[in-house]
Amino acid sequence: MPSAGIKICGINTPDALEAAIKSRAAHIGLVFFPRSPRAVTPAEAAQLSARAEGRISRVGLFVDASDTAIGDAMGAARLDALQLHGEETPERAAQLRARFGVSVWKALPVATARDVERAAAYADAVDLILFDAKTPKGALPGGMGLSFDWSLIAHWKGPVAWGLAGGLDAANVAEAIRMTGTPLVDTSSGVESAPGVKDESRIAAFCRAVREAG
Ligand SMILES: O=C(O)c1ccccc1NCC(=O)[C@H](O)[C@H](O)COP(=O)(O)O
Repeated sequence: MPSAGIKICGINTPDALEAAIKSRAAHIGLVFFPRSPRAVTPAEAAQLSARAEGRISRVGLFVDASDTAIGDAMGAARLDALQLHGEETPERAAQLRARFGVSVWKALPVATARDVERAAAYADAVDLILFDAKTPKGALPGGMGLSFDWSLIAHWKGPVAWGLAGGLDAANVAEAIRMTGTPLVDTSSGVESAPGVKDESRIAAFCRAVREAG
């Protein structure tokens, strides 16, 4: 079995970007959500994106954003994919995919089996479902270092590509892959030394752990 693909989310400095590339991650996440400690402006994203071009895929993360906000980010950062991390419906996801012509990922917050079942409704509207932990009301909708019961998505055989996020770090990612068989893992706070501060050695250790998991 090939090792799981890796996305390092919340990249906000050139050093963190280079660490993700050096460790052979497949994707970086650029967070366009002002409340996040990892948020980048379109101008900052443009610089990071230019440096990343052709070296790693760039996923822009949005929370119930307007077409204008997404268009500004797309124009600045030439994103390869949009990750929708709010309450976006399948119809909204399909509309964004048609409008911007890039892959669309939908993050689904999971606490129960019913949350996992929601994925089916997005099958025709998105390119990938990212199962992530449900966060407390009023908190950030992601990037909180919280995990969920991985048995809920163990060897998920849904109608669309998928990945796992939420509380993953170098110490637990091998177990997460073993339990779920996920083809993609996504981490943010698990490779930070403080909220919003990526740690190059933790990025390297995470990617190494994913590859060692096989
Ligand atoms: O990272 C953020 O600050 C963020 C803010 C708002 C919505 C989503 C956010 N992150 C989404 C991600 O893709 C994270 O990688 C994912 O939630 C996992 O985060 P973590 O549990 O910290 O690894």
